[in-house]
Amino acid sequence: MYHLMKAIYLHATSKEEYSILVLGLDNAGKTTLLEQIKALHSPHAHPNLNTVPTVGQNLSVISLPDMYLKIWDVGGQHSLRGLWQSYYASCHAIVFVVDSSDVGDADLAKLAAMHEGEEVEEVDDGRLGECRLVLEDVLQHADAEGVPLLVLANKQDREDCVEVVRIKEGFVRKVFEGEKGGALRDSRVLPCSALTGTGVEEAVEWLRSRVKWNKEHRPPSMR
Ligand SMILES: Nc1nc2c(ncn2[C@@H]2O[C@H](COP(=O)(O)OP(=O)(O)OP(=O)(O)O)[C@@H](O)[C@H]2O)c(=O)[nH]1
Ligand SMILES: [Mg+2]
Repeated sequence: MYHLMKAIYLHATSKEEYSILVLGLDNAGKTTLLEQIKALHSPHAHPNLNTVPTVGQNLSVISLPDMYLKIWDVGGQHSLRGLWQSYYASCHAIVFVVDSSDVGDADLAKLAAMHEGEEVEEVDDGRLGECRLVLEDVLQHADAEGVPLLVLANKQDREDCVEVVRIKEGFVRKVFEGEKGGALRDSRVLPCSALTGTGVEEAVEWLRSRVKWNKEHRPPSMR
């Protein structure tokens, strides 16, 4: 009887747990994003916005009404990117954070033309080209197959940022159209400012719904 009661109690009090992997180039705003997510979901917490470059990883678990989200923020410096792949097999969604103010002087229409093979004069695409290579590398890894992908066009509070639609057209669409990013997966591009918190809740909500939708392919653990 005790064991039955215990099993019923555990069933009633446990929740599904999903892992979210936050990736992106160094300085994109991943740790700031994690701080905002933590603060939004713990009533008395204040986000620590004085981040330093992450060497290794940060981990936080947030509790939503119907699930836990275990969020892994890993360092984006070049030398640390080799570690990312060890997280792919066990994650339920990937967030790729882009610094929308670090795209150089590029006219994105020109950039798009360039990717389509048209002759255009040399353009400075800031770190968008690097972003593209790095994201393609993530998506073509076998362990990341089918994992929902949220691209966050971060730093939308900055005057020199480019709009989300331009990140979508000049970068994300190209990744998906290219042969390396082609596999079918649930994906979305959303604007946000990790610094002010704008758009952070919407990002969490998208993740919540998509990991649930994909749970047959990537089942959660119980906690
Ligand atoms: N204006 C603005 N600055 C931001 C935003 N998000 C992050 N930053 C700033 O960008 C810098 C880098 O932020 P981090 O969150 O440490 O970047 P990261 O992606 O974790 O970097 P690594 O750990 O090196 O991979 C910090 O100075 C942040 O304050 C944003 O939405 N708007
Ligand atoms: Mg960091």
